[in-house]
Amino acid sequence: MIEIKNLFKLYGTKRAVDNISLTIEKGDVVGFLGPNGAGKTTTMNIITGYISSTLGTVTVDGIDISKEPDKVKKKIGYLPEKPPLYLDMTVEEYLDFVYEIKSVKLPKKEHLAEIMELVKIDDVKDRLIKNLSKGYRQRVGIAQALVGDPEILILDEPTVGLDPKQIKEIRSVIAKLGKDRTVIVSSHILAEIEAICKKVIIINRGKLMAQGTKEELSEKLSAANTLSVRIMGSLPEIKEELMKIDGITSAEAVSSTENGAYDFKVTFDDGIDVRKDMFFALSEAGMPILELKSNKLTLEQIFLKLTSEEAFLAMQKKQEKKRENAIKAMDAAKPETDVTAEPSETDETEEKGENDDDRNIKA
Ligand SMILES: Nc1ncnc2c1ncn2[C@@H]1O[C@H](COP(=O)(O)OP(=O)(O)OP(=O)(O)O)[C@@H](O)[C@H]1O
Repeated sequence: MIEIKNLFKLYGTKRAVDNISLTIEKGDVVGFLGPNGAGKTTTMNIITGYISSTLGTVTVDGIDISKEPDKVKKKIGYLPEKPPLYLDMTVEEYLDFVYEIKSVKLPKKEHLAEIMELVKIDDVKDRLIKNLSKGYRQRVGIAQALVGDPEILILDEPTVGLDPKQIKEIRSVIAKLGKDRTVIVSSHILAEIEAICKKVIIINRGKLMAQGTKEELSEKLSAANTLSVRIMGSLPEIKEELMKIDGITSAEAVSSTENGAYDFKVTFDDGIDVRKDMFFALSEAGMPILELKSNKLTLEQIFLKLTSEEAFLAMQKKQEKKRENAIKAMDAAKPETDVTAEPSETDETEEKGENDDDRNIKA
């Protein structure tokens, strides 16, 4: 399990990662989705121990990356955005080299052969990397991440710059790898994440905007408990019929559409499915339903909604409020000032910066 707690990365005054906390369970195939510059690479570089955080912790199976980086690195295979390939080596020489620098203990010949078969590069193992196509180079990049058989794979934009056929092939390699490993894939392309990942983490300008399965996000972000329905009939009568149905709390006409039909936004009580009753009631009243849709969002709509300026400002406001409340709570908990007293536990916690907010970041 990977646990990220209150993670920050500052470059000067810029918050590349801005108070991100999340958990990735063992075996999850997770997509890191965000527009360019959202902070995906920075977060991944911190998880892999490639760069340090400004504040916050990352633990893998309870081991802190900043305290025991070598232990954590052994658990992670990383494909950076630009794979670290030595172009003048053959594929096999390169994997042999990676095996040595990672000090892997598994039987070399079998281990490397297994990897080459898995990512389908055994047919080019004697070719110089510089003579390979981009798709094959990317597979070699994935192969180097697999050396040492890490339980976690982190792939930064694994299909960027590939043609559609190569993209398909790399996706199927990733799907295979995700069967018995935790895989984190970053991308700014929605279709990529949708095709590969079961769970999605959306980040924007360093902030975690949402996480969950596609369905969970849709559920959370959709206009809850509403239906859009197009009904034929007279407006006041439709409204009257709708309001007679058990569970419906409001019915507002939003526009008149085809001849004699109206679009309604219908709101109903939590946990009640009013569609069947609505169908029978309106049918009996001679008011046919021409269209009916629940207001669930697609992943694309969710992405656009969460990466908008308004969403960013709303999240910023929420975090500021949380921070103010945390400071107020701490002030309220502080004992009366006593110059002769020993430092209290509260003071120690403050110095360590262990509270759930970003008050230590001044930028
Ligand atoms: N070494 C650095 N020095 C200064 N700013 C940096 C550095 N690395 C990243 N940044 C900035 O931090 C922000 C997040 O960058 P990051 O590369 O993590 O984003 P990303 O989501 O991976 O985007 P992309 O898909 O374009 O790679 C960007 O605004 C970037 O310019």
